[in-house]
Amino acid sequence: MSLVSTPFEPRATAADVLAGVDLTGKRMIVTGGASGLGAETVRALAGAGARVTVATRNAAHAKALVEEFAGVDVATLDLADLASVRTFCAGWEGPVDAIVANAGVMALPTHQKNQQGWELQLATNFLGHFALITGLRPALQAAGRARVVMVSSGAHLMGGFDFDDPHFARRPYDPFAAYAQSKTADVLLAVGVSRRWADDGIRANACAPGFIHTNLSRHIPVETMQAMGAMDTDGHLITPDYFKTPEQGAATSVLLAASPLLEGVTGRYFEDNKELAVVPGGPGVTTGVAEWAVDPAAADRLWDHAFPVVNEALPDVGSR
Ligand SMILES: NC(=O)c1ccc[n+]([C@@H]2O[C@H](COP(=O)([O-])OP(=O)(O)OC[C@H]3O[C@@H](n4cnc5c(N)ncnc54)[C@H](O)[C@@H]3O)[C@@H](O)[C@H]2O)c1
Repeated sequence: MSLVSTPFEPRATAADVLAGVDLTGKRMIVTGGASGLGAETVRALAGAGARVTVATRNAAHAKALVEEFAGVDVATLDLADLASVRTFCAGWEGPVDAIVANAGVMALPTHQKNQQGWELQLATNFLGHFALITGLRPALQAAGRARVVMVSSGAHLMGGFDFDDPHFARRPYDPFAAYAQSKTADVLLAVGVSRRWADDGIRANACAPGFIHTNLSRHIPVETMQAMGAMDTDGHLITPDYFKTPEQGAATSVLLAASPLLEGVTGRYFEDNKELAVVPGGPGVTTGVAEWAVDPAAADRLWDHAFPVVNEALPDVGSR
């Protein structure tokens, strides 16, 4: 099977990717859409005519986007709180053509858990999105050819999903291992959706945006930022050549959410506007998608692991 490519350069912007694409009549949700890459994702989709709901913990943060585009609205969503996800899903009306699962938190310095006892990066980056997507399955089905976009990270190459100890009960908590695990889980969720919901016309893919200065890095230690060449010794941000702008970082997300070039493509992993090859993963591997993130058996196992938790929290919402 050959890798999916597109005419777009790695540094194309989200607006470039959607040039000439008319999304009038499409309804889309962008989680974490009030800041960083999410805000640029919203701008590009709304700029192409889609009606976009910014799903965010603090609606006030989306004020500028709502004022900028007539087609942008805002709804409250805290992915770390399944009751909040339930309220969001219960309040949703009509079809949804694309969900961009963009919200995320990285390298939380302390070991925190959500109400269900899930480690908080996994709870936010994966479980909340799993609940949202399964809760909105009828809305995805109703759209016809709906798309799910899991915004993962090249950090998933650092580690797979530890089914024996996903919440760091028996191993020491490691902020980066927890982030890597959550981002592997995001790719596995795209694989799971692509395997289970293909008959509904629902397509799901994952992507990595690249490196972009956003609020995401606020928990990264100064020494790590300096080693990346992204901060000087005085603590000022530097932008190395390998970094992208937020507009460029959102390009692959909107490609997967809305480009006609991706019609029918499902269960794949993209970066820089093209599909990446499967690689072993592990220390020193910096590009590609790790075998452990696209393993169908792991995708099924993760689905079965998370489903009872979500089903208990959202018993009356959606269908799976
Ligand atoms: N910036 C990068 O270099 C980079 C690299 C790889 C992957 N990513 C991924 O891109 C995505 C977007 O990140 P970003 O760089 O724009 O960072 P960001 O911090 O600007 O955006 C993340 C968004 O997620 C929201 N969020 C966090 N916890 C939430 C919760 N419990 N409920 C609802 N929303 C919540 C935040 O409020 C914020 O709006 C993330 O999934 C991140 O893992 C970013």
